[in-house]
Amino acid sequence: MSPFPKSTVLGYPRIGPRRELKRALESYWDGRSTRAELDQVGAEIRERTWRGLAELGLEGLPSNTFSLYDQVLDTAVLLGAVPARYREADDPYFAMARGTAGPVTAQRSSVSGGTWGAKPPEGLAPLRMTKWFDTNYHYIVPEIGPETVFKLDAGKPLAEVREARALGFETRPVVVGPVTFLLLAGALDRLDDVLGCYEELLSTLAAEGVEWLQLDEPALVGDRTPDELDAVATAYERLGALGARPGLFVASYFGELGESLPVLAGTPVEAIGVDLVRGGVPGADLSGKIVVAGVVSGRDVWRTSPERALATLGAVRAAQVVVSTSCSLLHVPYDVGAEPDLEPSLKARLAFAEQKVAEVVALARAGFHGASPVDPSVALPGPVVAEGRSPYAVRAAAQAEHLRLPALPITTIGSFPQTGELRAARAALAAGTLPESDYERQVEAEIERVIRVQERLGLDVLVHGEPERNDMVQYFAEHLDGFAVTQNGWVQSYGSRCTRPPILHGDVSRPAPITVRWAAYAQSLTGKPVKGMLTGPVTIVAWSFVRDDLPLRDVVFQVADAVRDEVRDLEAAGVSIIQVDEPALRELLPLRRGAQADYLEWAVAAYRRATSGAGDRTQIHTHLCYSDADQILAAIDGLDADVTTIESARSGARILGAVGAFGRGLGPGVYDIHSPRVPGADEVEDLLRRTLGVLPVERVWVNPDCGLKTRTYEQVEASLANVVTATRRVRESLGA
Ligand SMILES: CN1c2c(nc(N)[nH]c2=O)NC[C@@H]1CNc1ccc(C(=O)N[C@@H](CCC(=O)N[C@@H](CCC(=O)N[C@@H](CCC(=O)O)C(=O)O)C(=O)O)C(=O)O)cc1
Ligand SMILES: N[C@@H](CCS)C(=O)O
Ligand SMILES: [Zn+2]
Repeated sequence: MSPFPKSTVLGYPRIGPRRELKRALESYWDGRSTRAELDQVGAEIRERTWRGLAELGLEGLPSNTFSLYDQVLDTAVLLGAVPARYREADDPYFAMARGTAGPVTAQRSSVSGGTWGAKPPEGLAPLRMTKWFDTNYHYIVPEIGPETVFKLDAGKPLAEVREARALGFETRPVVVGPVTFLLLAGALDRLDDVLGCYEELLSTLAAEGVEWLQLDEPALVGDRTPDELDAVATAYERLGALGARPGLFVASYFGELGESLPVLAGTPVEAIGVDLVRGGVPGADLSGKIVVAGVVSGRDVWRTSPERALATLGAVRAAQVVVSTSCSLLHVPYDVGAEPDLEPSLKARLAFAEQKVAEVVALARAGFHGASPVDPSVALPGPVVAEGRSPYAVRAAAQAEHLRLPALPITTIGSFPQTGELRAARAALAAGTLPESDYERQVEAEIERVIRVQERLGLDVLVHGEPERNDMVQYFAEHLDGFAVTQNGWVQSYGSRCTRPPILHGDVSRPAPITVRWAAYAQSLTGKPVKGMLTGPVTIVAWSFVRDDLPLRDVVFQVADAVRDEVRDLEAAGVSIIQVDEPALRELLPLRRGAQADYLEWAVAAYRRATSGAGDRTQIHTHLCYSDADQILAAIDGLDADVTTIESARSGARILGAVGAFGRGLGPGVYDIHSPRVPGADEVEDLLRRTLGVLPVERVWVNPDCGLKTRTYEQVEASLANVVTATRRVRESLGA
């Protein structure tokens, strides 16, 4: 076993500095290019990454951190956990990720294009997708049942090792570890079986001459039961006992290992990765281990304080201390250098992936001995002040009188398809080649189109479609003081989809109304109610890179005040339903139970503050998605929204029973908008009837499970037409 390199990173962005992978994927999905062309783009991104890291002076280069869609899905494929129904698809990998439209050879799928007709034959639904721990990255949930037969397919990591070697680089493959993989799949009882595959992987890599393997175990930073800790011990005792194998580097991140650390330290693994940005210097005796010390944050965009990092590194007691990032750099953009328009004083405070690698290298070269860690000097948070509206019964009566909606009101979550024309127009506006007045006319024309589509389909509560928004967070950040936005700071959210998280660097305030003119315009076009559409304070903050000199809760309260100003102005402009989305409420939940209650208290208080200015007859909606909402049901209830729309289609409607206790309006999503697949009227009807088995009809709303911006009009119109048909059938049978 060769020595561990002195510096490394746990992973790197893979979408490409100019989102080359996004374009290649969407072109392949649209049938405009071949799999070979897609693979070529992947190879170019990997080569560029390895060369770039080596040129920056990084010693330990990772491989197999590239993925065409998702690293958890890659691990499922590695272990042979491909459910039988996907095996005959044209491309089983993307069928699992995105579903298929119908007979597997007949049609191609499409995120960006409209190549699936309005009436596709029955296809395969994709596997479930959900949030990766407390990040805005989404992974594909492996589906493992008693029938799953694990069988190693090491093709991908082996190919990447060989590909790097051909370029002159020795690399350390990275794979999701067995405990995290099985916990994410809800199948820890299959540990014995998957360990057989991991053993075979280790032998295969050893035969290939691979010196180190990184097994990612972020699940170990959460609260783990004694049985789960036993699984950690079993897994790494067994893998460690293997004769010919690479060195084992178990990487934890997103928090402190806590009770998992002594367990891991008691196994034969040679190296342990610890997140020293979110966690403290390990107290356990690691003198026999290599500690890969994550002192450069992979979760923010701020420069690392060299003094603080060196002091932390110097305090770690271990056989060797390797300088690293706190997690993969997947969660930050590529390069601050690609941002010519950022204020120089702000730019000087920033480090994206490339700058963070340079920091790791500089720290490793600086040397560090025997210092003690510096305390972070963050201000203490202010008190939480709970605010509220009138009791629900009072509001509900006022709203029923004012809105006069039918039973099972049909609505959508806000966005309609973002067309290529709109994106091109926004790009031209930014480049100064399209006058603002022309852009605004285009947005108005799109709003009118969206309103007419909804009227024609027979929806009850309309939306303006959000055509003016590049993103539900970035758009607000662009209109609030205290934020900066980037031109190229893309971060992968799922598959080919990316966001440019804004940078919240100062005190936040709202200089002028943001959405009012578009909402008022939309309402002027129709007699039906149009929902105003805002993003909530927790979500705006969760999906931004946030200043680290104030407690998070104080930052969220500043944003809540700005949202409250907007709610009041919308109401004053005659908007009678206002949706304040909080899809990230669950995402910021601390991974350790001990810190969760405090977070939920202030997050709920911030939402209530943002909506507390609304009068009784103004109906407040909220929306959550990807939430695994089970853990935060009480908090969702605490938001006190008049109507809550929530993802349930992709998670099999299991949430319904749990939210049955809510005493207010509820819109469980009746179909999954993340797949291009159009749901049939029968399946929507079936879901609605099952919903009505759990919830009283007066409380049920009918809506998709998230916004429609990633779909085409063809898909949206076909899907919503089926939703309307299904709802009308149910209404008729109820005599409603
Ligand atoms: C609801 N979700 C969101 C999350 N996080 C957010 N910040 N926003 C969200 O909506 N997290 C959870 C979920 C799921 N996540 C996503 C994330 C991203 C998308 C998505 O569709 N992203 C788009 C990019 C959106 C955007 O910023 N668009 C801009 C720029 C468009 C563009 O690419 N322009 C071209 C030039 C124009 C042209 O000629 O076409 C360019 O720059 O090259 C805009 O509209 O102006 C994506 O495509 O990835 C969905 C769900
Ligand atoms: N109103 C937003 C919510 C997405 S989570 C939309 O419809 O896109
Ligand atoms: Zn959503």
